[in-house]
Amino acid sequence: METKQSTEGKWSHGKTMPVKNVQAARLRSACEEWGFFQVKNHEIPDTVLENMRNDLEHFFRLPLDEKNRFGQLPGDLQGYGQAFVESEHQTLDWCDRLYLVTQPPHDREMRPWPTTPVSFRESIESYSSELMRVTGSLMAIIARNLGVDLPSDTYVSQALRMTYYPACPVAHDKVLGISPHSDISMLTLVWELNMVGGLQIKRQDAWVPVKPHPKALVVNVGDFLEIMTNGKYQSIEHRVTVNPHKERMSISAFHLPKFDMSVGPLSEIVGAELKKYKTLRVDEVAKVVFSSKLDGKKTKDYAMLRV
Ligand SMILES: O=C(O)CCC(=O)C(=O)O
Ligand SMILES: [Fe+2]
Repeated sequence: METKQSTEGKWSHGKTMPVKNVQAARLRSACEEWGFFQVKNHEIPDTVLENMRNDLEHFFRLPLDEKNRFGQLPGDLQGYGQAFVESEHQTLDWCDRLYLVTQPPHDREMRPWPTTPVSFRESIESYSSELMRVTGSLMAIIARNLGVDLPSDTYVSQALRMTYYPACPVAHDKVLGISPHSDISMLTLVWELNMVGGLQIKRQDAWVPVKPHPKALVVNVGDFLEIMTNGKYQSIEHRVTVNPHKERMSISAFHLPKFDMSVGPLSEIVGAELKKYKTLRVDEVAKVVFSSKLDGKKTKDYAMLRV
């Protein structure tokens, strides 16, 4: 289903398509025109999704002390952490998060991986592998559409950001679930796992709500894909609003190039045009972006990725 709506309060489904047999042409127009689409998740076994949902809900409901056993350490990005207040004037991000580097396996640091509930690590592992597989299929089609040979190095890293947005009864314009930003990734696959809305994408200067779909994952084009395509595909700016009555949970799976790789516009795509972006190491960019509050800035502008 495709609906284009750009007024507050209406829902957009963007483009929803099955992963198997994704039509290359539909994927191309979704990437070129929207920077956003939805893929059906029916290829991911129900048990993998159910286990992940149950364990994550269980984890977020644990007492704070228990969650803090897996808390972020100073200077580290991984683990459980709460949004914090830097100044009275900032827009608050109304959420708790668990952030973990999940792929490739040898890049994992296990300390912040929760052991309560006991099955959680296994659930994360299975969910992570399934999403890698789906991302691999999507990237293969994207590469074909672009007519480039994308080495698999460009999407071997994965990090999961699991977010809990409590209901916010005093919702006003100073509170957002997540401030506007674009993702520093090739593709981000978002699962709105308890079916509560709040995610909005920016399209033609308007915020368009994305309706959670029980059988779909939201896919965002990220900044690295924009950079590699020299702007042919644009990353999508998005934000999350708070809900006065309902809590919300989501998992964002960021797929990135290998951390020690340098990424810049691909010469096959740039051709005779001017390069619009710098070539930078992935881990350097990720460090700047993940350790800072973006607060309304597009990541690629923030990280000064433009030439
Ligand atoms: O919660 C969501 O739907 C999206 C979260 C998000 O944009 C992010 O984690 O980067
Ligand atoms: Fe995001």
